[in-house]
Amino acid sequence: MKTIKVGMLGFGNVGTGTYQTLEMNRELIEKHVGASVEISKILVNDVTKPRQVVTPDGVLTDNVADIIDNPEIDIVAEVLGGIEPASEYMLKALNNGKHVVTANKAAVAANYDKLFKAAADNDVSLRPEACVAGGIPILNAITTVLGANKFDEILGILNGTTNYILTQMTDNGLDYADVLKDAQAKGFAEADPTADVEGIDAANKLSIMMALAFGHYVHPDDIPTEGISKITKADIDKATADGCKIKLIASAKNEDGKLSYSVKPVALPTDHPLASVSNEFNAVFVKGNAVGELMFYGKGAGPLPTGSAVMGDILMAAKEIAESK
Ligand SMILES: NC(=O)C1=CN([C@@H]2O[C@H](COP(=O)(O)OP(=O)(O)OC[C@H]3O[C@@H](n4cnc5c(N)ncnc54)[C@H](OP(=O)(O)O)[C@@H]3O)[C@@H](O)[C@H]2O)C=CC1
Ligand SMILES: N[C@@H](CC=O)C(=O)O
Repeated sequence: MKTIKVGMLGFGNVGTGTYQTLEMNRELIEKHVGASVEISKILVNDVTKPRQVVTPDGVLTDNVADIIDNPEIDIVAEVLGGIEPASEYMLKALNNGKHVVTANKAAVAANYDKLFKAAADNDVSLRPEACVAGGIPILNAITTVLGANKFDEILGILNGTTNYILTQMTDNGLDYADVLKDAQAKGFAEADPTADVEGIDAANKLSIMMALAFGHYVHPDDIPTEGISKITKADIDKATADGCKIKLIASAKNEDGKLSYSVKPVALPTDHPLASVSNEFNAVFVKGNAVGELMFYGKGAGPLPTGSAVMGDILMAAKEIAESK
């Protein structure tokens, strides 16, 4: 059986979850692909750091050229985080004819056109499923089985860390700073959690979703964005007294080509469908002109749910390669 080799950039929360997903479900993944799949090289900062998962000798490297310039590697999975050097590495990999899978919404939202153009120019795929809402397969749904729709609206809870913080503050009266630390320990938060709590991460995700659903790219800096860092216990208590729950809501509307969009905390009545989305769970509501209203729900952050999305995109790229040979 042919072996398709994957080079992974990053072996933190998501890289580890991706590796574990392949180890856990190798037999069924390889059956779907019709070839064996091997994560043969992984880029890290420090090859000597103790890891949760032990890899065979020679897999870890601190030299990115071992992956992006390696002719044996067909697919690059980028799970480093940050806009640079991640964007530069993805562009080099695409220009070297490799398929790229990524969970890095900051890089994709900042360099959307450049990355997709490089993929098209080199006749390879760029697969960003894990960038939006962790394990929820929203991007592949929009671009494949829902592709016959014109979308009018996207609305949702797109950040697991802030939803976890708001849920724990509301339901258990916990302190903002303590819950943020807990979200970091559970592998939900960004390396710099400012992106989570200030709404920047949700704006990055909304930018990617708008580009794919509406065919219109808006830079995340141009999305009016307010996070949850100023939400106090008094705000939470007032919302509770009013029969509401505060949620960080990302929303976009497309009214006859006129777009409106924002990320901001909203007090939702407790009987609103998004009010019962708790902890690291996300929910995404989309409205298409043929299908009508749809709601997607699942874990929006964490190593294994996100690893599932990264591995799903690797599986599809590997299948494309296996079928083309
Ligand atoms: N955590 C989550 O739930 C989700 C995260 N994402 C996205 O996935 C990506 C990864 O997140 P996460 O796994 O949490 O991040 P981590 O900080 O846990 O892991 C980052 C990994 O990348 C390596 N790394 C970072 N920069 C470099 C560099 N310049 N050169 C070499 N290695 C580098 C680190 O190496 P070392 O280990 O040696 O330090 C580490 O292994 C981010 O883009 C994030 O936004 C998307 C969805 C959910
Ligand atoms: N930090 C992000 C991780 C997933 O995208 C979040 O909390 O949602």
